[in-house]
Amino acid sequence: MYIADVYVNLPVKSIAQAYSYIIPEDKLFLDAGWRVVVPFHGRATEGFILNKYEVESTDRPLKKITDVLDDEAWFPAEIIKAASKLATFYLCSLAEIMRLFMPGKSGAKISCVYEVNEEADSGCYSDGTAEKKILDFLHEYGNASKNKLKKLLPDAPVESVIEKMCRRDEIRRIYNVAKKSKERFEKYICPQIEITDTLIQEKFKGKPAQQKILRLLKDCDSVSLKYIKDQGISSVPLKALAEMNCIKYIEKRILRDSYQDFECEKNVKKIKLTDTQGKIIDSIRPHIDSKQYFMALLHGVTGSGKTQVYVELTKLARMQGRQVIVLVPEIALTGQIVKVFKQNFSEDIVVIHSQLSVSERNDSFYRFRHGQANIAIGARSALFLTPENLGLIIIDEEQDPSYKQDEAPRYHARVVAEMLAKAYNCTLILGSATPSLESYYQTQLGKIECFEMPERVGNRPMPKVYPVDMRMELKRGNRKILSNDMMRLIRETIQQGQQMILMLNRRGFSTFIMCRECGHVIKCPDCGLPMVYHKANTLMCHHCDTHLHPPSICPQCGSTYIRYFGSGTEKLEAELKELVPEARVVRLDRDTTQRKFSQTEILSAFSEGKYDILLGTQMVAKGHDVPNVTASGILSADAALNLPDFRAAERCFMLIAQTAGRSGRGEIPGKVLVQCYNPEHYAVQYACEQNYHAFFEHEIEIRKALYYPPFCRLIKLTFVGDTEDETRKRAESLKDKFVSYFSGRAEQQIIGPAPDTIPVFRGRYRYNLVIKAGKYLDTLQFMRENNLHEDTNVLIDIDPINI
Ligand SMILES: Nc1ncnc2c1ncn2[C@@H]1O[C@H](COP(=O)(O)OP(=O)(O)OP(=O)(O)O)[C@@H](O)[C@H]1O
Ligand SMILES: [Zn+2]
Repeated sequence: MYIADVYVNLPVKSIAQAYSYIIPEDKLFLDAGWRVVVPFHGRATEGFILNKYEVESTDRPLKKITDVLDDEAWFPAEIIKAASKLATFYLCSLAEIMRLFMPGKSGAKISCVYEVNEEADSGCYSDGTAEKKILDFLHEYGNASKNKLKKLLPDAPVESVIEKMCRRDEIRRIYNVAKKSKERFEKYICPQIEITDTLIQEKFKGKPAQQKILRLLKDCDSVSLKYIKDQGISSVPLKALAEMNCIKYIEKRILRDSYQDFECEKNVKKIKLTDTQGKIIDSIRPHIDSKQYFMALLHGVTGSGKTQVYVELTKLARMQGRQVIVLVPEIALTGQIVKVFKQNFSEDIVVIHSQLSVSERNDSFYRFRHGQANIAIGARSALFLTPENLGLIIIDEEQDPSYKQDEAPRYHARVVAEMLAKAYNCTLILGSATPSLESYYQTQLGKIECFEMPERVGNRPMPKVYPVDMRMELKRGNRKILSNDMMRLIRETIQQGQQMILMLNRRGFSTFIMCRECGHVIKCPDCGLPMVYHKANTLMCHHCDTHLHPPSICPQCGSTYIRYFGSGTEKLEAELKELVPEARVVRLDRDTTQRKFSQTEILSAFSEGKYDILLGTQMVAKGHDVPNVTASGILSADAALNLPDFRAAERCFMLIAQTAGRSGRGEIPGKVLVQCYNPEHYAVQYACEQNYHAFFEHEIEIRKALYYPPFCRLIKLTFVGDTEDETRKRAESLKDKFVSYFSGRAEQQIIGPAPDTIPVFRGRYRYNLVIKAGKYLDTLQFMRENNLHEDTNVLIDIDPINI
């Protein structure tokens, strides 16, 4: 007999293990990777098979697998291997990781109804009892759900009555398993005989409609019914042909792809690779051909032509018949790369974006799984496809924070990609103009190879970047968001018919609201963060999206001296309209891009020259390539420096360098102004020089001195509890254990406990401990021994983005 070890698809920390089930005789085809339905704690539950083995007999009281979800194994062996490693690394249950590889987190919708067991003796209930009413109802209607029975007997304890009757076997639970994704099929006809011209003319003489159908079918395998109907042919001749067995009806699965509307011109000009591009491709080619794991970082300045390198590497992998995943931070913002890939590979692409429905996602999975499309482009979720034969993963803008998922499991796409690349024996390429300190440090240690692209394509100069000291501006009496120099640059650029990008990394109008009388700041009732004023006369919490009406008097002291401070993109837009009314301005931030594809629309309108200025949050800083953009402006460039975060300088540097890099990509050199209060800060200075290496050398010394990543790994543990005291004490107690466990080991440190940035969320207190782990494996061991992986009141964040 065959046994399968099955992981149930419930992200519950306490059941993080596999359970054994018997594979029934009629389902012996089942194997590792299949999705099945199993009885689990009295319920039908979805699960996946980890492995299968044969035994002579078993005296364990094992249950049987009851149902199968798909026509094939959902998870290839490589995915199971990578997922197991990830579960260990992120200290979470395997189910949590495996769920990432299923659109909608599960494959089945399981519902339960009750039926009478006709063989049982249930004649003992007298009229009027709940039991009797339930039996009568089930007899009359065949079956009913629990909810229906509750409606039937609103005053009875239906739940416990049903429970009792099930135990006595008087009624039974019947589970209905429905697949979650609605696959769509279209009807086709295909020929069952060999169709020749003579056959059409002789045998079907005098039957023009049938002749027409046969002519359509003569040179192809199948024709859709819809097409036949569009030709004005009715169903009568079709029926006649089917009855004569000349044709048969079949169904084909239709695969939806809502990105297909974004087709673009196919006839691209042939690109001659630059020397640098050619050399890099030649160096990576043997690794792709060798089908061994290989990882490299492509460090190329903005506009150095990294995209073309990605395209060439993709061609190499495709020549080997292998599949490719290309990750970008946000698909709509990096439409550029999709466009270039579509031009090169047209039909071979699936685009995975956040606005796909579960069914569309399932269709994309299916196409990629079956090699109908072999290149997937998307945000981090595109990593969770289930390819047969993956040969290359590319992560563009690898430093982007959107690669970190901020809900459990809190994975980083770079880590997942590395595990997948190892499992599939494939090549992993990280690309960026401003790599994360972590990745660049790895290249310095020689752990991953580094390829440099120090110059722009065609020897175009890097833009000239100048800081503008806003303290001087204030002294001169200018209290506006835009400095005089910035105003001049805007006017000059527009007059010359060129375009400009303005970045202010805060959305909304005013960034906080304070009472001048008592100093009270209006905060979100849910998470305690300051509310941001938006022009539509609402206050919004940017953390949890709570909306409020702005108060006209201070809720604390009743005074009317309520003032609005700080500036966001809405205010900048208003100021621009007032100061430069002739400019055509378009704003790009979360608020202007709620609708499906609106980001793409704004960006294409801008690149077609319908606007002079694109202003927005960091969204305007990502990979856009518009040759007519000759100037960029960065406002409050160093605001990020004031945040209490060890990555503040790195973020500030990257934001300036990336935004600056959007300008001067065409014939005309770019000019960039950086408004800030700290022009002497090294992050601002090196960003203005666009000197990544100098910034890296400076920053890495600081990280080393303060013992921060990449010299250690951070782990944030958030303790959640009902009272402040109890929550803090739990954190303190774990800290004590940590200190004694690692007594005297300098490379294992722990900070805290301290209240979270959001100290109370939805009524629950939050305290953080931050571990600085020099030896991650030892720390994992410590966390496991203290059962943190099973504790639902501790949130674990490995490599947190914010601490
Ligand atoms: N070999 C080449 N010959 C001519 N033009 C090229 C070549 N390679 C790339 N380009 C062009 O150079 C421009 C910049 O390339 P690309 O957008 O790939 O830069 P990038 O390195 O990705 O920059 P960023 O980091 O700013 O996104 C593009 O317009 C691209 O078409
Ligand atoms: Zn909130």
